[in-house]
Amino acid sequence: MQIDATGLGKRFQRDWIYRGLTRTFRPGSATAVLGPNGAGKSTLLNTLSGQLLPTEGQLTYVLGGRVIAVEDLPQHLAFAAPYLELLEELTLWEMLHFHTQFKALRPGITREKLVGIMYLEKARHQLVREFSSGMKQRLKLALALYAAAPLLLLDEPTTNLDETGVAWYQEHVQATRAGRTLLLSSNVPAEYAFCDEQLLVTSYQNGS
Ligand SMILES: Nc1ncnc2c1ncn2[C@@H]1O[C@H](COP(=O)(O)OP(=O)(O)OP(=O)(O)O)[C@@H](O)[C@H]1O
Repeated sequence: MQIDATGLGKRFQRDWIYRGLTRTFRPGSATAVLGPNGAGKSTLLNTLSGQLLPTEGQLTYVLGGRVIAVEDLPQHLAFAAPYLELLEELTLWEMLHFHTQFKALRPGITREKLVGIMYLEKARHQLVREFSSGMKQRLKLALALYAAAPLLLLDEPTTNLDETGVAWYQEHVQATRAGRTLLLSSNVPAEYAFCDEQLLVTSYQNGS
């Protein structure tokens, strides 16, 4: 999916979080959205994903030569973020059933395979509520990485992951990124080292 942002700006009350952002995000590209805590990385990802309205400027989404309306964007995107909730009252297996009714998995990936990819075979019938924070993060990431969605957004993807979990993330993000438009917000070089583009949010904070 191609995203064209033109003169994009977001303001909360009187404060501009970013302003004057004009940029094209192309299929196959991986962009690291960088900046210190509170700079506006999550705000930008949420605007680009259509979950927040920009205060000014325009966003255009094009998929296979067709313009996609922002209200139809959810079916084309996968998003993993620490602040997005899982369905904690379900077991892992129930949750995979529920989730994949709305968001199909990539071709060749079944729920069974996904459980193996996450190394969560033993937790198949465990309530998600009882998962460790690292298990929950692996589940969030796997659902996004292995969703059949051309737009992939990852906010602080290695949150709660140990060293093995970070290596797991690096392997699977590489395995699933081809052809997709990937936007990744981060402060951690190990999360975004593979990205071919960087966007420093603080470069767009001179609005007034
Ligand atoms: N809904 C909101 N209403 C008012 N202000 C908000 C809202 N959401 C975020 N902000 C403010 O916007 C600024 C940017 O927040 P944001 O979460 O986008 O930063 P970030 O770069 O992702 O930070 P971090 O690295 O700490 O996750 C902060 O000052 C925050 O308080």
